[in-house]
Amino acid sequence: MKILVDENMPYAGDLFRRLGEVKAVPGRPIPAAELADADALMVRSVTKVNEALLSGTPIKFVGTATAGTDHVDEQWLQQAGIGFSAAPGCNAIAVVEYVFSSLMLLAERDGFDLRDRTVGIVGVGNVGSRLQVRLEAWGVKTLLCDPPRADRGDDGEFLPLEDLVRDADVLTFHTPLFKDGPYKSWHLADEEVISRLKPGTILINACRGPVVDNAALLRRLEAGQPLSVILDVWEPEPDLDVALLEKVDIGTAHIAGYTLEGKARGTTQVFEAFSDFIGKRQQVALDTLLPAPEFGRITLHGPLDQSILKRLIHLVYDVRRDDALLRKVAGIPGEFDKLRKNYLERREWSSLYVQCDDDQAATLLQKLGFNAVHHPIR
Ligand SMILES: NC(=O)C1=CN([C@@H]2O[C@H](COP(=O)(O)OP(=O)(O)OC[C@H]3O[C@@H](n4cnc5c(N)ncnc54)[C@H](O)[C@@H]3O)[C@@H](O)[C@H]2O)C=CC1
Ligand SMILES: O=C(O)C(=O)[C@H](O)COP(=O)(O)O
Repeated sequence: MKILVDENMPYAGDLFRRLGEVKAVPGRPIPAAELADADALMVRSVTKVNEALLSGTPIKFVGTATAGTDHVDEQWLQQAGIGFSAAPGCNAIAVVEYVFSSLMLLAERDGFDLRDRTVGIVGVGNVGSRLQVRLEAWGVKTLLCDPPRADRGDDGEFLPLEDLVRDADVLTFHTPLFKDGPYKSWHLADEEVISRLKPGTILINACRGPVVDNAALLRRLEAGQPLSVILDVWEPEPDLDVALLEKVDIGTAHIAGYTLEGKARGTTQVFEAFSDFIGKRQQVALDTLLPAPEFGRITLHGPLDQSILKRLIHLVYDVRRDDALLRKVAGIPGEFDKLRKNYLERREWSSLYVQCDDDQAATLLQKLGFNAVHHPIR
């Protein structure tokens, strides 16, 4: 059995080799000749998976090691009898930590306490709900918008987008990209929505570029609308508008989900799904794959305040490094994808063991996702 895997899928070789012959290939585009004799295809978000790619090939299963699935024509796969699995939630923690890293940066730069701000979360799924939990653990008020969940009658107070636009100081988007249908999210933040944002609002898009109308956003910023903007995703990718990048406060190359843990979870989730599909069910413990982190252990004296939390967060991951890397190469063909391919190792907060002599600091850090313990420190 021949299994094609995207070359940007850590641990894929080691895992899929247990099931067959593995060939690592570029994802944008997948070399058509490799598909001619392959049985399974494991992709990332850069590969459009549809009839044009797979018709006439022997592919029987497609896995995407991503949360988003807008690059996959699931309906066609189903009618073609091709098995499919995504990796829901695999990188949700990474995106949450990206958002925190960015907000802590702006809080320090602009001199505000995040706990005095209200954060509007649009899309309260794997990312949005984890973001809500961590923000609330830190004492930040959140407002939630998720029409599909509201329509399903899920617990929680779900508000219309207009309410978040009116009342939130931070508006952060975490929806899938739906180009049409009842929950269309294409240009959810269109020119009208953007123009209604309060002065000083922080606008974040870490889901899919076209959820925010990039041309309209640039027009509003050029017209002097006072916003802070954090964009991890762009319309279009990889050829983002450099003029927009120059106007945003933080701009990165679609890497919000790129922790080692997030990528490893993505790979293991599709590996487990494929092993199940072929009737050779296998499970993988994530910690058997991951190396020791660069910073493994730290001691913290006294209580936790925003400045200390900011330093802890940025010890594990400081978004400025990715912002600087993108600004250096933006506009040069091929460089956006190169940044993503050669992404520097990044870990999740849980990789940092924090020994605290303050009981409350330890409890709070645990709630925020650090591996914290309360222990007297000599
Ligand atoms: N920048 C990056 O590296 C990453 C980006 N993503 C993107 O973020 C999206 C969200 O990720 P997850 O939370 O894991 O997905 P998820 O599927 O768990 O949650 C999405 C939520 O959005 C809600 N939703 C759908 N349409 C909506 C609309 N029109 N308005 C408001 N809410 C709506 C859904 O009901 C659901 O609760 C993914 O679909 C993916 O496109 C995900 C991971 C990494
Ligand atoms: O999981 C998703 O959805 C994402 O957006 C991924 O983080 C994107 O990573 P690639 O699949 O494009 O490497």
